[in-house]
Amino acid sequence: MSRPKSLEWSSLENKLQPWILTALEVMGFETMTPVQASTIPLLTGNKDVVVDSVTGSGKTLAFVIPILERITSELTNLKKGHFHTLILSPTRELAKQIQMVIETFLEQYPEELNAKFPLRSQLVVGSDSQNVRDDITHILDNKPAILIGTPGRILDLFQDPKIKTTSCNMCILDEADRLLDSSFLNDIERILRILPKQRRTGLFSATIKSAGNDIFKTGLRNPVKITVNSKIAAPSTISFNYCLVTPQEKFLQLLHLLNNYRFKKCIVYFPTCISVQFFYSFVTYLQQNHNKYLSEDIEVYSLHGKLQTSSRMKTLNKFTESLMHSVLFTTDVAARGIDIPDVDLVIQMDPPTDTDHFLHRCGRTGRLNKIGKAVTFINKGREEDYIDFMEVKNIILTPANELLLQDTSGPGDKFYEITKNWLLKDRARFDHAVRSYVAYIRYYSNHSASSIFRLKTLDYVGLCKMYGLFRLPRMPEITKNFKDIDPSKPNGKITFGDGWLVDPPIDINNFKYLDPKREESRLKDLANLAKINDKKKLKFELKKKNMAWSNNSTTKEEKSKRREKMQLKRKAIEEEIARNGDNESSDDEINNDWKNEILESRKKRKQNNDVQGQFDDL
Ligand SMILES: Nc1ncnc2c1ncn2[C@@H]1O[C@H](COP(=O)(O)OP(=O)(O)OP(=O)(O)O)[C@@H](O)[C@H]1O
Repeated sequence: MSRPKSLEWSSLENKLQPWILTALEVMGFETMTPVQASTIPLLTGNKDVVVDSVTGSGKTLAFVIPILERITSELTNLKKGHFHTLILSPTRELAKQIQMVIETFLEQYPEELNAKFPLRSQLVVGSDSQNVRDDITHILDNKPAILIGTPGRILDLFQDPKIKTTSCNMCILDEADRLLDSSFLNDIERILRILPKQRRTGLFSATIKSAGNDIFKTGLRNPVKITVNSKIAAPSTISFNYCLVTPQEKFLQLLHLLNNYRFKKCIVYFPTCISVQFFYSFVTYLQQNHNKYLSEDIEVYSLHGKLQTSSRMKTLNKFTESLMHSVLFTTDVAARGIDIPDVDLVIQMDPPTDTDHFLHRCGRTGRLNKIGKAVTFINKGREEDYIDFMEVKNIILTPANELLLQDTSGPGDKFYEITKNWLLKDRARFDHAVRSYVAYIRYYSNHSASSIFRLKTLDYVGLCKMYGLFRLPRMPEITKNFKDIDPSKPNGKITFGDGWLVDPPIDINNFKYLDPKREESRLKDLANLAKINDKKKLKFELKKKNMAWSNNSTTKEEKSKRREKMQLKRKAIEEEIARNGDNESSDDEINNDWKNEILESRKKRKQNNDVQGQFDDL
C-alpha cells in the first residue's frame, strides 16, 4: 500500500466504509491530514506502524479510522468476554477523549448493522465511581469490541479469567514514548505478553524518538516508520516566547498577563499538584476580594492527578465547553494528547523537567493550523541558558517581556503583603504553602537540565515570598547549600541578612486553623507536647538533685527497644524520601517539613488508594 497522492478521503486505495465517510462529513473533516494519509492505508492493510508527527496533526483519527474499518469489514460477533482492539493511553483524560472520538463515529454506525453486529467501546480507567469488577460486568454484558484504558487498570482487568484476550488483533499505544518510559514499561510489557502475538501494533507520538529502541519491546513486526515533517519539532503555528521574571513576582506577572493579553482559553502549567491547589485557592480569594489582580470575568479551573477521576473529567469538560475567557491551572497530567481546539495561550510557570514535556505542553495550542502562543517564565539572572539549550533542540524562544508588568518594585511588595496576610488568616494555608514550597524544591532538584536549574543559585527568599511565606521551611537541601555558600554561618543556621525568615511576624503557637476541628486537635497536640516537655523537665530536675528516679523511669531493656523502634521509623522515612526521588535522603538532617510532607501524602494515599501511575500523580 502506498500513500495516496491527494488528501481526499476518496483517494484511499481501499475505500472507507460509507458510514465512516458520513461521520467524517458530519464532523466537517473534508480532507485527510498528512499523517492520516500516510498511516490509514498501512494500518488498515495489516502493517505495524510507528508514527512520529507533531502535536495537533490528527494522529487520533490515524488510528481510530483503521480500527473501525478493520472491525466492520470483518463483521464477526464477539464471544462473551472477548474484545477486538486495545488502545492504551497514559492518562485517564486522554483515554476518555479517545473514547469520545470513537463514539462520535459510532453515532453514524447504521442501525441495521448494529442490530446484527453491535459495535461498542468501553473505557477502562481507575475511577472513584467504578471498580474493576464493574468494568468486568460491563464487558460481559455489553461485549465492547474496543477497550480504551490506562495500563494499571487494563492489567487488573486481564487478571480476571472471564476476560479473554485471544480475539484481540490490534493494539495501539497512544503517547507511546510515555507508555514505554520506566514508570509504565513494566505494565506495558506484561499487557503485551498477554495479548496474542499475531496482532497489529501501532505506536503514536509527537516525541516517539525518545522511546529509542524500547519500541521493539512492544513486539512490532516489520514496522513501517511514518515521520511527518521530520525537520520541525513543533507546529509552525505556535509562537514560542519567554519572559524573564523573579520568583517573588512570578504569580503577580501571571495575573497581569491573564488580565491584559487577549485570549480565549489558556492553560497554565505548574510543576506540582500541590502548587496548582495552592494557587487555585489563592486566585479564587483574589477574584472575590482583590479583583483588580484578576477579573471575575475570567473563569479559572484546576486539574491535577490528586483529584478524583470524576471531578477531573468534569473540570476538563467544563473548561472545554466554557464560552467565557477561561484558564486551566494544571500539571503535566494535561500535557499530552488533550485536544481543546480553542486554547490559544499556554503559559509555563517553570520550564518542565523534561524537554519532551515542553513540546507536549506547548502543543495544546496551535493545533491543526490554528495560531497559538506559548509563554515560558524563566528565572531572571539564573536560568537564561535555557534559551540556548532549547535552541539546540530546534525550539527558538523569543523574548516577550512587553507582556509583563514593567515596574514591580512597589506592586510586588504589596502583592507579597496580600499573599502573606491571606496565609496568616488560616494556619492550613500556611501548611499548604510550606508543602508547595517543599515540593517545588523537589521538582527543581530533579530537573533534567541540572546544569541550568541549580539548587545552589535558586532565589530561596523570593520563592518563599511567592508562596506568601514568612519563614524559610527547614530542608536539608537549603541548609546544605547555604552552608556551602556562606561558611561563616555556624551549623548551617541561616539568617539571610535581614533575618525576616527566621523571626516569624507572629506567635507561632497561637497561629490558628480556621477549621474548628483541626484547631481543637492542634491544641490537644500542643498540650500533649507541653506535658512531655514537663516530664523531661522533671526528670532533668530530679537528676540534678541526684535523686533515685530510676524506679520511675523505663528499664534499660525498654529503652533499647524504643531506640530500635525509633531507628526503624527513621529508616522508613528515609526510604520514603528516597523513593520520592530525593537524592539527599541519606542526610542526617531529616527535618520536620519533609516529615510533614510524607505524613500528609501517606494520609492522602490512604484516603485515595485509587491514584494511578506516576504520571497521573502529577
Ligand atoms: N482530517 C481532519 N480535518 C480537520 N480536522 C481534523 C482532522 N483530523 C483531526 N482533526 C482535528 O485536529 C485536532 C488535532 O487532532 P489530534 O488530537 O488527533 O492530534 P494529535 O496529533 O493526536 O495531537 P497530540 O500529539 O497533541 O496528541 C483535533 O481537534 C481533531 O478533531
